Amino acid sequence: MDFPSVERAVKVYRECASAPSLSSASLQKTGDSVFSVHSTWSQRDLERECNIKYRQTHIVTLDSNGQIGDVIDPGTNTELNSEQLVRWSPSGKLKAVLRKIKDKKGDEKQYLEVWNNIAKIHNINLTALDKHGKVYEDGEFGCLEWSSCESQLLYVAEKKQPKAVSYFDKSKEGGSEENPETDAKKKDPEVKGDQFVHRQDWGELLVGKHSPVPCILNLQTGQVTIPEGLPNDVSVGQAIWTPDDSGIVFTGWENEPYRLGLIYCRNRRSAIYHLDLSSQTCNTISITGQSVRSPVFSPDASKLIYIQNSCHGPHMQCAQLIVYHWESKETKVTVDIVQRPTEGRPFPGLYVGRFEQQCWLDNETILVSTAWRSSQTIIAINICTGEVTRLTNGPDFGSWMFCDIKQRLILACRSSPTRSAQLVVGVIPQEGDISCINWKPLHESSVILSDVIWSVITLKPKTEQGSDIDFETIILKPKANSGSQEKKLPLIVWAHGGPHSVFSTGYLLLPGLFCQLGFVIACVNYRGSIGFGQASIDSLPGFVGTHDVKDVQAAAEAVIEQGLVDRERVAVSGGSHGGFLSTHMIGQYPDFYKACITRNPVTNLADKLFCGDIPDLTMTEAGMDFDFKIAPSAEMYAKMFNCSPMAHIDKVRAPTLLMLGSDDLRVPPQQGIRYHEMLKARGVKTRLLMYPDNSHPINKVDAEADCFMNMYTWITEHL
Ligand SMILES: CSCC[C@H](NC(C)=O)C(=O)N[C@@H](C)C(=O)N[C@@H](CO)C(=O)O
Repeated sequence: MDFPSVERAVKVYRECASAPSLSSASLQKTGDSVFSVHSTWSQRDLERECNIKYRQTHIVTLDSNGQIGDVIDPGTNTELNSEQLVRWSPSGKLKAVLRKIKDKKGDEKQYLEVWNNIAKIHNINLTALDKHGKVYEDGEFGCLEWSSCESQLLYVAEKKQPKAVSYFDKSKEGGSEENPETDAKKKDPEVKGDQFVHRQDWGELLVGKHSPVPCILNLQTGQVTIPEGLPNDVSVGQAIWTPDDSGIVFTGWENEPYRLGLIYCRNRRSAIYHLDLSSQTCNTISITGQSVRSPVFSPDASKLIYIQNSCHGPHMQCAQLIVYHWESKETKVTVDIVQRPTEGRPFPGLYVGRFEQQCWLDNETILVSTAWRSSQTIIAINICTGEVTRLTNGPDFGSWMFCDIKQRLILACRSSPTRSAQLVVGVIPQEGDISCINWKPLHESSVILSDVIWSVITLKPKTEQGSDIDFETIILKPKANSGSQEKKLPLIVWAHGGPHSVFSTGYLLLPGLFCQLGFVIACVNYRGSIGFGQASIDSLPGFVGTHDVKDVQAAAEAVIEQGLVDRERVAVSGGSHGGFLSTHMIGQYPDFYKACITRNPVTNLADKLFCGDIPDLTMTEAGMDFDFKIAPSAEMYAKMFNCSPMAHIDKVRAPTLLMLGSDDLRVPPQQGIRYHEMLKARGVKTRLLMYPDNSHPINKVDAEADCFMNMYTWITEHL
């Protein structure tokens, strides 16, 4: 087949990869019926080979009826690469900024700044204060919270460790003759012999993050204090003030007996704590033996909500919404786990990482984004009744992310497989159906794939077990060819990772790129994906390598049956568990797939058990209960090997391209290297690309672009 040229592929990549992705967006009331929208975006810069960050501001006015009036784009795009966290104060008059700057010697320093509407009014060099290590800015632990009196800032940072010195460091022998006592007092505590003690961190994408503690900056004094009374052996994150600033509430993850990788894993044992700053007493609010996260107070401070799910089993699960009445301490499950959604009760349950801090429409209603089958949608939850109302469900945009709410003005971000991110505002009706929102865009999507159409098909599994659980596939096809029969197109079948994650009908860069270049794409949300009920998730552990494989195959055959695709030119792709599946497909259906492209694939669960940062996933997905002291039996190893792609290596014929991140702690590169070597030893065509300084996602701008071009040339060479 004459595929588009490499030059065309480069051009298409430059266009599609230029789409900015939203990092954060907030509303500020700047006058009667006047609001400013501040949004922070991340965009690939292929020339500078980095992701640039920039801020955009829009002005939104409400008319006399309280509906959206004007939307003004002052065109103020400002690049801001040193900002790590930004948080507006409750009054909206001040803005706190955590900034990372390299000094003249190239050393990184972190500053906490406070700006008013005229200038910077506070500037604290946190590094120089030396009260703690690096401030956390990540999505798991990070936080930056104003006290209600706007005189203090709360954040989390690495706990300061005693200085480790050598037994043989002469400068440490005894104090000075003049003042042996004062010298000893003046210095920070030092420990001999600890220079090389292994300090375990929280794994993939959280390297060097060991023991975060809450830190309080007093803006009047410029001093930072670490509260006393913290629980031992707990990593603190997501800290917020109690409504009267008398204490803090935070999520604490257990460090013992050892940490397991935290990112992409919402099943780590944790608790919600309340620390009273004056009495230094710390109590747990949540029940023990769970995985909890994202504490948020109601506007009237009467209620605290947080998310809860089991700390055993799958890494992503359907969660509960818990309401904790602050005064009475009464705790209530206000939204429970959904096992099987039905036509009558289609709500599939809650699949939420963290609430937005401003998620309250009023003291009884919260707004949250959650997976709803193959869509990301915004729902309103009445936390007294548990009633769920879906606010977004139109045919044009499949992915909606809630950003902020002020009074009844809601800010959201939406996209689809053919349209990149677009900020929209709307007014939630005071009366009647709150889902009747007239959304108004603040700008046009920067990328619109006008020659691609997308759809979602629902499939019933063919296997006897779990057959009452359906699954979905997102299909992208070139518009030019959508109805015609004369030219059959090549197909790429894509499996997502996780395995408990999901393809959402939002902007999908790689599928959109390949569709632009003449391929039909099938993104398979196989059984076990989130957003379809807990029963679907629970149906996969113990059946990885069979149920997920059969669902991917069923999706491929369903697309072929639609008549658009040349069944002799089918390729398979996927990363991580998606790589597990793509290497399974070429082993179990060796004549069906003519090429395989895979990123950081899991190829041997048995081998993976003792490498990588989440050994528990290996056992869970192989259908075994994980225990921190586990020493697997020979039978357990056999079971993990037999459900792995390596068990099918002798049948593989498809030319296979592997792309590995050298720093990947989630799926260590050895998994891909060994699979590559096994193929070479069997004379199967294979190519391995190793990306230095890249980890599990391989998302450094140069590496990502190189991956795409190698994927394109590999597939076009072999289809
Ligand atoms: C033993 S690691 C199993 C694979 C891994 N699972 C977790 C819980 O990390 C995995 O599949 N990770 C996915 C989050 C993943 O990489 N998914 C994406 C890429 O980010 C994908 O390509 O689907």
